[in-house]
Amino acid sequence: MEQFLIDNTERYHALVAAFKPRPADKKAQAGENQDIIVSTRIRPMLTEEETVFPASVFVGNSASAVQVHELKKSVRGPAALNSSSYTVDQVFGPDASTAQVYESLVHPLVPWAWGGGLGTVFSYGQTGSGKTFTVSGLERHVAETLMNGSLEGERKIHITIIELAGTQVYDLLNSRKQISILEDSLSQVQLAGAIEACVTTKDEFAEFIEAAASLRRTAPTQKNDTSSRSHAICRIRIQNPTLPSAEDGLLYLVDLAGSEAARDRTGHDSKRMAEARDINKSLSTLKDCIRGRALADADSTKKAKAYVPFRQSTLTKTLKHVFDPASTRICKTVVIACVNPCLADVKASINTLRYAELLRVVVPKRSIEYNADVPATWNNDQLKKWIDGNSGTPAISSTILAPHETGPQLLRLPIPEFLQRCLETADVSPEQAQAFQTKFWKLHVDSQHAKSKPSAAAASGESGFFVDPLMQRLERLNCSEDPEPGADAIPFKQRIRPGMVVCWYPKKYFQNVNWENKNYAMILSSVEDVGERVCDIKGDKVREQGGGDGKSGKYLACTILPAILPGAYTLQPWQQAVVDLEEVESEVLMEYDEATRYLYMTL
Ligand SMILES: Nc1ncnc2c1ncn2[C@@H]1O[C@H](COP(=O)(O)OP(=O)(O)OP(=O)(O)O)[C@@H](O)[C@H]1O
Repeated sequence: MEQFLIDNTERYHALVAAFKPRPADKKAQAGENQDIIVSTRIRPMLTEEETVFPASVFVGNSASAVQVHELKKSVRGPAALNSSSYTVDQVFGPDASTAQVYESLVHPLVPWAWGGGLGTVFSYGQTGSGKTFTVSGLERHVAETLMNGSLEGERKIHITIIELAGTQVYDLLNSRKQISILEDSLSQVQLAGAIEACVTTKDEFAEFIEAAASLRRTAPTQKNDTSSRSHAICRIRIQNPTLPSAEDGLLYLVDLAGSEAARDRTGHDSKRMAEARDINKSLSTLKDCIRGRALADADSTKKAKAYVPFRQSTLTKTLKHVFDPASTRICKTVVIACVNPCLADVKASINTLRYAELLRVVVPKRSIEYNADVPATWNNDQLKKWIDGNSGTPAISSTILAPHETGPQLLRLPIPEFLQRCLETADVSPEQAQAFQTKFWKLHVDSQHAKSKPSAAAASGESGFFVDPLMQRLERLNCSEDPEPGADAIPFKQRIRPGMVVCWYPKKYFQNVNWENKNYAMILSSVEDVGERVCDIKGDKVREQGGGDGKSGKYLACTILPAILPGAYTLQPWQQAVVDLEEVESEVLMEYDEATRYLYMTL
């Protein structure tokens, strides 16, 4: 075949020069999907290629079209041109630099992960198409953005670099030591045994990346002498020390193993053939997972039922939280389909472009009608008005929290970023920020189930429905707020009562234990009011800790601990401690959510 191409090079050039492209396919470009961008990067021809073969893959007649030409043998007559066009979200030609690719595709993911979001970049393509070249360049740019001080606030950056070869996983920051991918009891995927390096400078970052690259398993293939026959995953975990309980930002840069066309596999031994089959299978599962998650996200009503086969390969199992439709975290994904433009490799390039097209899930644009109870329908003005009226005291600045965002955009903001923005308003406490985030999120969740519930107007009696006063009171008793009218005018230490939740720094109480953090507790009774035998969490008699006159200011309380869901808490009824009002900072309002059976902070 290669000789046929060489013999017909002149004819090929003449046919390409005479080729008239069809107008861009508007239908294929319609709609948008803000969570996944599928792009193509056409690498330059290498010197050894361009001296023999012409190029066959070009940027098409729009920034999102790729034009491919093939030369076909004809049964009768001269060779013919077979042209096809593929649509992705963005195409980068051979002259585009990695810096340009970074600026357009990956740069937006860095502040997103800095704010607590989840982002993933995949480079996909045939062996020798420029995947490693692209990902290693992008890693350097990410390091620069993370470390150059341009992003606001303090963060701790941790990196892990692993390699997946078949079902084996190796730690590239620890001499290729074998590690395991495990799912813990909270369904979180853990890279058990992998080293996580804390990086503080751009150079340190680059050294780790370099060390990992040199360790990557290589074996000769027909296409590329240093071809990597494994997937490499660089995980960057971004921790915000000012929000210790918030989820960390995560950015994954994944350099996928090269997909090999069957033609390139001739001459491989059986081990290498099996290896190639495994790689192609994992890439196929990856495609199903990316598509499955995008389809699930595009239609939230079908999300719970969506099937995404992330357990079918080690690669997708490792990236479970990216694909799991049950995950509440939004993941922004960038796929870069790398293409070698050489005419001799056009079949493999077409396969790559077909794969890329399949990953595009186009979400139709819908017009949204405003509904005061549904945050997903609010524009920026409606959202700001709601924030101003519902964020408690002091009111959280709506211009800081949502300078340009609409309701749907604020719902998609990573929770740590949401909290951080709330805290930028003077005198807003972390509890108020958390409570307000929960209130906003709950309103959204309730609006999804609104059909089965009476409207807010009906519940408040505005619509003329009879509302039972006892039912109304019971509803208020789902919250730790003092139900008696005017209670909030009295300082909280003067109205301590069973069920009140307080924020407590038990430094004196846990003198010998390093428990300096803020804690929450629910008051049960004054220490003088309990039976003689009652002991606290430390095993000390409770009554003996009071002064006996009922004026000690000490109360028996049960502890409240963070639950597995972000922002949720559980009451520990039998872990009782003695709370001294001297160590209590403030009253905290918590409400019980029947659906999740957890406590959440409220305003
Ligand atoms: N945009 C580019 N500009 C210049 N050279 C490039 C570019 N992309 C790739 N190359 C060169 O092409 C060759 C193959 O690239 P690379 O090793 O990144 O391919 P790969 O897809 O990672 O291959 P494999 O799957 O076998 O690992 C390298 O010599 C690389 O330097």
